[in-house]
Amino acid sequence: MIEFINVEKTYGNNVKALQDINLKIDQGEFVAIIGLSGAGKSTLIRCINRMHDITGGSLIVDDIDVSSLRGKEVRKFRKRIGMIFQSFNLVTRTSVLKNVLVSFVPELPFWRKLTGVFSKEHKTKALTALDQVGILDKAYVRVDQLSGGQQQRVALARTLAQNPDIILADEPIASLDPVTAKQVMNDFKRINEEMNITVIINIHHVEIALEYANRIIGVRDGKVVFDGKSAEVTEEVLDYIYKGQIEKETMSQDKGE
Ligand SMILES: Nc1ncnc2c1ncn2[C@@H]1O[C@H](COP(=O)(O)OP(=O)(O)OP(=O)(O)O)[C@@H](O)[C@H]1O
Repeated sequence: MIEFINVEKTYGNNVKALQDINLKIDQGEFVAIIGLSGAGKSTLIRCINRMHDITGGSLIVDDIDVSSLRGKEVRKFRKRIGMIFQSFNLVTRTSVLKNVLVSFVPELPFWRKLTGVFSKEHKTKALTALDQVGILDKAYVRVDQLSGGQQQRVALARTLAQNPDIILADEPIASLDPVTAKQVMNDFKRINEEMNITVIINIHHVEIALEYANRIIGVRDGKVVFDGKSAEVTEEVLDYIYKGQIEKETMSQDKGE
C-alpha cells in the first residue's frame, strides 16, 4: 500500500507543489491523476519513488518510510517501482533487447558490467517481458526503427523485467497518436489486471483516464480536490478539478481578451 500522510512538497524556489496530501492506494489499483498543467501531478507521483524528496508529512510504501531511506536502500527500493516517461528514455541506436537488459545492470557483478555479458536468466526475463507487451518479434530490431507506440512498449517491457510492484507513468501517451495511445493503455490495463501491479498514471487525456483507470485523483494547486471511482466523475466534478482554467478563461473573456 502507498500512503501519503499530510504530505507537502515545497521546491527550493518556494513553490508549494503539494500541500496536505492524504491518500491510500492499495496494491493492484489502477489510478489516474488528472488536473491542469502545473497542478502538481508529476511531483505527486515522483515523490513515491523518491525522485523528489517530500518536505513535510510522511510517505509510506509497504511499511517503508520513503524519506528515511539512504544510499543503497533508495536504489533497492526503486527497483520495486517502475517508471515510464513521456519520452520513453531509450537508447535508440541499439536493439530492443539490449534496452530491456539495461534494467539488470545495477545487479550485475563488476566483470559483467565491464564486458556487457548478460546471463541466460536475464535474457530469458527480458524476452518474457517483451512477449508480455506483444513485441517479442522486435527483440533484435534497433529502437530507432520502431514507432512511438512500440518504443513505449519497450520502455514498459524494461520496467516489467524488474518485476515491479508499482508502475508510475508520467504522461505515457502524451506523444502518441490516439490509436497507439489506446494500445499502450491496453498494455497498462492488462499488466495491472493480470499481474496485480499497481499502476499510477499522470495523464492529460480525461476520456482515456476515465476509460482505463478505476480511480481518479483530481489535483488542483497542489491539493487533492477529488478522489473517487471513475464512474463517479461527472461534468461537474471535471469543472471543479479544472476550475482554475474555467475561471481564468471567464475572466479574460470578461476583460475582452
Ligand atoms: N524542479 C522544480 N523546481 C521548482 N519548481 C518546480 C519544479 N518542478 C515543478 N515545479 C513547480 O511545481 C508546480 C507543480 O509542478 P508539476 O510538474 O508537479 O505539475 P504537473 O501537474 O505535473 O504539470 P504538467 O501537467 O505541466 O506536467 C508547478 O508550479 C511547477 O512550476
